[in-house]
Amino acid sequence: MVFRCAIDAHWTLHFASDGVEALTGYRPDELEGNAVVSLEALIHPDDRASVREVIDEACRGVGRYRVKYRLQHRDGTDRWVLGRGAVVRDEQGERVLEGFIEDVTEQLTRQRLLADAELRYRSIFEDSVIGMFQTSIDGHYLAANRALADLYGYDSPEALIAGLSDIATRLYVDPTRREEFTTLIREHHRVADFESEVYRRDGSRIWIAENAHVVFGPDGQPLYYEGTVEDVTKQHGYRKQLEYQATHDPLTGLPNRNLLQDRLQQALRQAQRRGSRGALAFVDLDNFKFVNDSLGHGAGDRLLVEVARRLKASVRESDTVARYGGDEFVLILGDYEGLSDTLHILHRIQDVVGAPIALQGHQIHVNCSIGVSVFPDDGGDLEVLLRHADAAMHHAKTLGKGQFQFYTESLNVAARERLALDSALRQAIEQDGLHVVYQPKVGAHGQLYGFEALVRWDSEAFGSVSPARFIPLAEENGLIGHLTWFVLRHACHQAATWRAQGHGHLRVAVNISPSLFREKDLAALVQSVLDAAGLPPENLELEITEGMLMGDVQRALAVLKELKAMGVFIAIDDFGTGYSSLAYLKRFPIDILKVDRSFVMECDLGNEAVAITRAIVSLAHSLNLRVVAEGVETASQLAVLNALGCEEFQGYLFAKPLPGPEAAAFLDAAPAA
Ligand SMILES: Nc1nc2c(ncn2[C@@H]2O[C@@H]3COP(=O)(O)O[C@H]4[C@@H](O)[C@H](n5cnc6c(=O)[nH]c(N)nc65)O[C@@H]4COP(=O)(O)O[C@H]3[C@H]2O)c(=O)[nH]1
Repeated sequence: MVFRCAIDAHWTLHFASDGVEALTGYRPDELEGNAVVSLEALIHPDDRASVREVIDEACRGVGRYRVKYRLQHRDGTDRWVLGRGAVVRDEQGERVLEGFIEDVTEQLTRQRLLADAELRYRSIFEDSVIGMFQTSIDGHYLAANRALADLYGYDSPEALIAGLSDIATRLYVDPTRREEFTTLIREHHRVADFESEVYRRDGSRIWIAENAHVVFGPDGQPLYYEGTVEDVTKQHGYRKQLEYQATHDPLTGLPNRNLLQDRLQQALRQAQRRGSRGALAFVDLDNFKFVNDSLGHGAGDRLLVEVARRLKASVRESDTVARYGGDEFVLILGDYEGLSDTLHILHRIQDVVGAPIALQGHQIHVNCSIGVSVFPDDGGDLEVLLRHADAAMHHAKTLGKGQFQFYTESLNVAARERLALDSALRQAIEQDGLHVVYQPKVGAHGQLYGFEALVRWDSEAFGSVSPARFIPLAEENGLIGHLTWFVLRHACHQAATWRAQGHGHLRVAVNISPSLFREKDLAALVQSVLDAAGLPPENLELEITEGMLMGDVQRALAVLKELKAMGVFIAIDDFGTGYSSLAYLKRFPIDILKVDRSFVMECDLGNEAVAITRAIVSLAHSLNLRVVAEGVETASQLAVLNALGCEEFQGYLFAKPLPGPEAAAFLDAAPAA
């Protein structure tokens, strides 16, 4: 709006351009000469005094003014305007005001919004609990907030900006970190979760994660970096811990298989680079199982820890000692300097491992068998080298305890066969390729008391495989559970059939491996098989070996009592070959003792076997146990055993283990018990 007005009491308008209507709602002709709706009357009452002051001042002095104020519209609303004017003389020579009035409402609103926003963002920056910063491209702080000052241990953001003059050298523990930061930001214009270890003001260290980006100027040049910083010391600690757990054996603290893989790759690369050789040694403790079984898992664990310590102490710092499995360790001996060097280390390992270890007041001796593969000659990766070292170790075991053996091609063939046997057994168990035979247990006059169920495997590839060969394999590869439940199901079913045919007194005996015996719910599992077959528990006998009673004694006792309470009979198999003591026999709820075949075989030869057998029988009788002699092959053995007081006999003299139908025929022909 362009205007001219008198310099009178109310600034009466002489002229107003059309623009006045948009500003005030009045047409020019309504205002011109109007002493009531004057320019002053149009000004917001609150602004009138200040406007007058400015204009009066101009009239008295320089003659020009510039002032912001509100105009009141006819409709009651306000407009912010910028008034600019000058004192001029009109045609009559009178002093008048002439000028422009411009609507600046929008402009002012925008400015106010901007100021509000600035205020709000400033408080987000200042009050945030996350550390925030702006730094120059060359590594100096431009701004930092309170949280960042706290994080780095400074009293205030100003103290931080002054104190941390050079980020690269004063902040990061690893001085190359700043360079990595700037490289990343140069390439991607931002960094995300950039983790570094930094010094706090007092010299302590924390881990931080930075998220930052470049701020560019209008000309596209980078102005500064800005971003956030979080303290991730705790998370970093957890992650380190998890990494450690994923790569180390919790019991011994040795590297586990995962880390072994890494270390071997390093050793292989090094050997390649230097054109040198290294050795991978697979170490297996020979009598660990015995310690575990006889002294319990706690003692077994302590033994492993001690062996781990000794192994580590007998190799160089640069070599790796890893725990591979239960009682198996793998050593990587880098920088192999010829055969004699390695032999020297292997002898040393056997000496230190074989030295007595004090456990629960006993001096325990453990031997180890070692298999060695040499890299890169015997293989280029962990799997092959381990397989070869494992094959060599198995061969060492067959040579007797405490031996070591280097891998040769012929061992590989044997190992492959073992693997093939393993997978064939797996298949046989899955596809019902096993069957059960029954060997009668009779009295001195041929009366039948029951049968022992024995598993048989006729393999397409391997022919008829002896249980003495595949049972230990099943124990090793974890198939023993499936195998036992298979035999137990068949045996119970068979016994239930015989029972239904009027032979309610027969007992069927099933072998239970020591490892299974440690299952928590063994008794419940047996009960469920009995229920499924509809067989009363008194028709079932479980044969366990003495070793089983020597492990975790409390657990063994608890499980046995549970089985006994169910009404199942318990027999100790192969008695006399293990480590049983009278004390154990007295504590356990056992019904039957089976004299091992090795004594039976010689009991009629007049040597010490008969004395031992006599002692076993009288011991058993003093504990009210029934005695079964197994492996009776001749009439003279039978005569001696009968005279000694054995109640039951089992062996080829009476019958070999028989398939179901033949066992039924035997049953029909036997005299009544
Ligand atoms: N020389 C000779 N041998 C006789 C005579 N009478 C019986 N035998 C054999 O002696 C073994 C007796 O079984 P064991 O001591 O429990 O010894 C068993 C047992 O420890 C294990 N085994 C067999 N079947 C099973 C099973 O189903 N489960 C488990 N866990 N182990 C089983 O395998 C071992 C060997 O079993 P088998 O080869 O069936 O061998 C059987 C049987 O065939 C005899 O007069 N002379």
